[in-house]
This record gives sequence, structure tokens and C-alpha cells, in this order.
Amino acid sequence: MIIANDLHKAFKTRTGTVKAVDGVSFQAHDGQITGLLGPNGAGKTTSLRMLYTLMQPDTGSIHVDGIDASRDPTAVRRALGVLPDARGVYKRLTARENIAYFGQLHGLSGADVAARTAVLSRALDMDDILDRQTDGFSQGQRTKTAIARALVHDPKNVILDEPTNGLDVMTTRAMREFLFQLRAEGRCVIFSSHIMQEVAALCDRIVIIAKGRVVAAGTADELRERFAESNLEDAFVKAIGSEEGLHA
Ligand SMILES: Nc1ncnc2c1ncn2[C@@H]1O[C@H](COP(=O)(O)OP(=O)(O)OP(=O)(O)O)[C@@H](O)[C@H]1O
Repeated sequence: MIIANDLHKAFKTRTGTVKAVDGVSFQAHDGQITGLLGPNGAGKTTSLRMLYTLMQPDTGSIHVDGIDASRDPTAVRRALGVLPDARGVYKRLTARENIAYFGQLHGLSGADVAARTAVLSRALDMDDILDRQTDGFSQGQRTKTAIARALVHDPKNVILDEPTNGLDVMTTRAMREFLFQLRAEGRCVIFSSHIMQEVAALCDRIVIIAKGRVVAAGTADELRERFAESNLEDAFVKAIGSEEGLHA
């Protein structure tokens, strides 16, 4: 389970201070998919970066399975599998070697790495690319490699920054099935997207972020009810106060 409590993060730029995250709180439960939905620049990536301890919040707290991220970031990292916005797959290594490298960093034995690689490769349908050097991989193939690598240590919590970004329809469908599988295994899954339809199709709970703040949260039904709209898209527009988030 992941709890974000009143996160704030500002960046100093030449032209002034940007409040990227300005009061984000939510809970993501085990056995559920929680979607962070918001238009470009809403603060999703910055929120996720704080959750996976790449950045420290200016104020606010994060707990992963009860561990305070500011006190024990290493333990939090162990409990998380992360697909960052920059996929960062090593080009000279094969997909299998990319996965194994992360397994070794997590201290897994060779046998455990091989077993997890087999499970993940099957789930992500990547058997045919496993032993190819990732240089030249398509975006979808790179994303699959990065996800398999992120999950090699069998983490209870999974954070995915725009996992279907740039994927074709078939690969997106396969990715959805994979996320449902992670949910069925009882994991806590958080993913971000600016595509409302995708979040609606996948998520048990939706956290809508605009201008660095949570403007609404709940199930799709709760959001429709709250904004008195039968269509989730209309509820989303009302929640963020503009139509900018609708365009992928
Ligand atoms: N390192 C940084 N320095 C300065 N400004 C930043 C930095 N990182 C993010 N920002 C700004 O913070 C705001 C939120 O950015 P963020 O990447 O979190 O949004 P997002 O919701 O993930 O958007 P997108 O859907 O476009 O990826 C934006 O205005 C962005 O320009």
C-alpha cells in the first residue's frame, strides 16, 4: 500500500518558481490499480518521482507498506518496482541481460533471476526478443524490457509512469492484461496517464491531478456522480476545469 500525504515540490527556474506539486494526497491499495490522471504538466511525473524516492518532497510524507520514505528510502526502493518516465534501457545489452543486471543489483541468485525472467517474459510476451540486443528495439519492446526489469525482484508495489505511451493498440491491450494480472496477484499498482479513456478502462480508483493538486478522486462511478455527469469524460473536464486533458 502506498500513502502520499500532502506532497509539495517546487522548482526554481530562471523565470521564477514552478510549483510542480502543490498538495497531493492519496492512498493506493493492494489488489487495486490506482490511476493518476491529469493533463500535461499537471504534476504526475513529479509526484511519482517523489513516491519512488528519486526526489524528496519539500514537505509532505510518503509511506510504502508502512515504511516512511524519508527515513528508509532503501527499504522503500526494495518494496517498489518502477517504470520511470525515462525508460533508460541499456542498448548494448540484450533484454535478458538488462533484466538480469537489475536482478543482480537486487541481490538475486542466478537461478532466481532466470526463473523470474521466464515468468515475466511469458507475461509480457517477449520470448522472441529476449536474447536480442535492445539497440534497435521499438518503443513497445523497450517498455516491455523496462517493465520486466522493474519487476524482477517481485515487488509488492508497482509504479508505472505512462506505461502505454507510444504503444500500438495491440501492445496497449496486452499491457492492460498484464496490469490486470498484477492486480490479481494482489499488488498495489499505480500508473499515470493523460488519457482519460485508458484510466477509465483500467483503474479501480482514479486520482485526478491538475496544476499540482488533487482535484477529485474516486471510482469512475463516484466521479460521474460527484460531477453529475453520465459521461466520465465530461466529469473529467469539470474536475480539471478545462478541456486540455482530453487530447492525447
Ligand atoms: N526539474 C524541473 N525543473 C523545473 N520545472 C520542472 C521540473 N520538473 C517538472 N517541472 C515542471 O513541473 C510541472 C509538472 O511537471 P510534471 O512532469 O510532473 O507533469 P506531468 O503531469 O507528468 O506532465 P506530462 O503528462 O506532460 O508528463 C511542469 O510545469 C514542469 O515544467
